[in-house]
Amino acid sequence: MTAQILYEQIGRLAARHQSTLKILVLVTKQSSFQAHRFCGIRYYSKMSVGESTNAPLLLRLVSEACTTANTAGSIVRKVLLSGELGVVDKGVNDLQTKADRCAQYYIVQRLKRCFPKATIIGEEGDDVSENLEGLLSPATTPPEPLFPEILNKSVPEKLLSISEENVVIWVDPLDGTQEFTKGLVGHVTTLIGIAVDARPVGGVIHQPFYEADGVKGRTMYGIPEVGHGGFTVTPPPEGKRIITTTRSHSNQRVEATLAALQPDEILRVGGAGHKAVLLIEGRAHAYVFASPGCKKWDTCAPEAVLVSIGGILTDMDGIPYRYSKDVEHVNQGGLLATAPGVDHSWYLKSIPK
Ligand SMILES: Nc1ncnc2c1ncn2[C@@H]1O[C@H](COP(=O)(O)O)[C@@H](O)[C@H]1OP(=O)(O)O
Ligand SMILES: [Mg+2]
Ligand SMILES: [Mg+2]
Ligand SMILES: [Mg+2]
Repeated sequence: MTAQILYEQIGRLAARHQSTLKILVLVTKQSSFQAHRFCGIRYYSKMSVGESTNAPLLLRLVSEACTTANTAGSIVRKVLLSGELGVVDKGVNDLQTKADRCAQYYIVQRLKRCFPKATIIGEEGDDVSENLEGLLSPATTPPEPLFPEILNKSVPEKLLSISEENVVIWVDPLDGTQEFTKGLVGHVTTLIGIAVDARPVGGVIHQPFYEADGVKGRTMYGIPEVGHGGFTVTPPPEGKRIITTTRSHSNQRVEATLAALQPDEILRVGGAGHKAVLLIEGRAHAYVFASPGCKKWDTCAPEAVLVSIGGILTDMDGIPYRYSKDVEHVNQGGLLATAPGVDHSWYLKSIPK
């Protein structure tokens, strides 16, 4: 019996007979399957990659983050379809919806189960607890890793000795909330950044509403010095300067900085993850935001993905951000990110003090 057939039969049995749970657990201990309750819902899956392979920790983290972000994206879509967004304002111009809360609850619970010794910091705080009934199903939690190739990548010596206790995972369950509430769903991403020794070592950017060939959602990952996947790097057009910046959090300083850089075009879009995607795909040369506002969960994953393809992300003085667990959450020094091949130092020189 192949693993897939066994999986499907377990799923069917489970649906028919509530009482088979104990027997199934015994079966699954011998194969790589497990039956478990997740957030009050019982379902059956293969051991997640966080638990089941001998691949280096860094690769298991990124692999698990990809699959987790992908499922979180389907939760975001389902909440939108339900039409009940449950919007609250956490401060000034700082929205949170039921989709932010549900996606964060799912991501944090799942990563905690796979990597219990890592520190996980989510934008929506530690108190989020949501009922995911109706938002999760075996179909949205596929048993196989999303990118099986990740687990076979070779990792430099210095990244082989990472211990789980030293890992900090920065979670932005829904980046671009402001735009999400306005129906601009193309600006939304789910971000999972992985840091060790205060620096990003892996990142996942998932776009829940991207659609190609009938497949919903796109997941992109980057592991500096190891590799990237889920997208094709495209250089931005030569002889032009296209800058992307905030759509909903601008101020005088942001505008004065943009004016000083004399761009040919300004793309005002929502979300830090979305703007990083514009750099990755060559639609902008630089992401410039001369103001506090973004937090560590906004920039950890984008920085890892950008660095994995030769891009750079710093504050407005060129200083890299640090991502240790006790760091201040707000990126006080603003944000300057450049696409691969773009001269980061030119922007640093040209930004007025
Ligand atoms: N003033 C702010 N208050 C709250 N969040 C902010 C602020 N500025 C930026 N952000 C976060 O950084 C992201 C990128 O900023 P912008 O879209 O303005 O370019 C936002 O989508 C938001 O993340 P989130 O949507 O996850 O709360
Ligand atoms: Mg927010
Ligand atoms: Mg965000
Ligand atoms: Mg968010």
